[in-house]
Amino acid sequence: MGITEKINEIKDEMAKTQKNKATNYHLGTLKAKLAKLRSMQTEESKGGKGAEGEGFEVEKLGHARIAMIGFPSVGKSTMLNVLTETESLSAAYEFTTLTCIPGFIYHNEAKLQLLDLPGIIEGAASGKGRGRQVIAVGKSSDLIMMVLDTQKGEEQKAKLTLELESVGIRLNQPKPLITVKQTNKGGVMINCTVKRTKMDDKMIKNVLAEYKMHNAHVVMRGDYTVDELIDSIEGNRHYVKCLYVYNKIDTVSIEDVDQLARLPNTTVISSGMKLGLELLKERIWEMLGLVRVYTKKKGSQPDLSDPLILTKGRGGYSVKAAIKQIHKGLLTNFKCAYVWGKSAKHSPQKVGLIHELADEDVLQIMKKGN
Ligand SMILES: Nc1nc2c(ncn2[C@@H]2O[C@H](COP(=O)(O)OP(=O)(O)OP(=O)(O)O)[C@@H](O)[C@H]2O)c(=O)[nH]1
Ligand SMILES: [K+]
Ligand SMILES: [Mg+2]
Repeated sequence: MGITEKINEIKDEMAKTQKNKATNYHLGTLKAKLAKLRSMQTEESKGGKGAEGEGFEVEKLGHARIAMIGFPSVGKSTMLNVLTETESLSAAYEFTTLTCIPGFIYHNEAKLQLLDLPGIIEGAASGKGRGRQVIAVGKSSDLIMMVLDTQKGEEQKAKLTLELESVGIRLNQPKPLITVKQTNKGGVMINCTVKRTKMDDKMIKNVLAEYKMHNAHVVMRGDYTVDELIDSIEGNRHYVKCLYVYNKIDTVSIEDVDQLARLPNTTVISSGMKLGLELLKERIWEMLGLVRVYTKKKGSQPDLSDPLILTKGRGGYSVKAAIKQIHKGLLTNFKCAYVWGKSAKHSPQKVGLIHELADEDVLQIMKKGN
């Protein structure tokens, strides 16, 4: 039996098993078995196709990367056309877009790479169509925009989420603070810093046993689920922010639009009618968590036209990260810095390299010897 058949067999068994206290442990073990098989499947596909199976080889440019993922004909290419200078063919038939097409959104002096991608379908993750490649691009992005068709039901969101989850992408979830260290003897030791309500000792031991870990030290800094435990053991998960974008709001009633707009991490637009695009860019900015820092020289006004753009993923928000962007050599001559703005306790605040800057701060760097 191949891996895919084994996966389907376990999925069937999980679907058949009623959720209750008695079956809980069995379900936990099945989840671990499924995770193991999926890892094997991912490894297998890597070995078979090599690097070409991974994404579309589009260079990462700009301050952040945003990938549009959605079913066919939800309006991804139309969005690229109205948000960037780049043209991507849009049409009423499915699978109009066959490759990855990058464009740039310019917002708040930052340059954001927006990727138009082929539509994906159910089963994309297990190798149907270009789905695998599309999903690989999702992993390399700072933000996934899940593009949804307002006319279609809520299940499109659940289906896409499942596809992404099955290859290890976790949307809008914090990385669980769990460590599992294998030991030589002493059985499974569990320490948890908070009251556990979602997993008992037996559940944890069952899952570890599935990974042949009979002696281990587990430390959990939160009340985590069995899925989060498995994620920690498997490793290699991608924790990515996701903005849900409902497109084609021109096709439904105001009441329906209003309801959708209230959902968390959600924004509503019509690319066709160019509605909601400014708000969309604001939401993208918020979720990317980019920080603009204006630099100034002693005795002059800050330069407001050309800020440094700091990102959480690529270097962080520290004064050190800001200086590195200006010129690495500056670090050796660094004496101190003055900061005006939201991150400063008083204005200006004298700070060192580890000070964390906030959006729209002004930074003045003092060099040794002056
Ligand atoms: N009514 C309406 N139609 C739209 C809107 N945005 C896109 N469309 C239409 O939806 C159809 C599909 O648009 P595309 O931009 O090609 O969709 P896509 O998601 O890129 O499709 P694939 O590349 O095939 O996956 C086209 O006929 C568009 O004109 C919108 O906001 N409102
Ligand atoms: K289309
Ligand atoms: Mg398209």
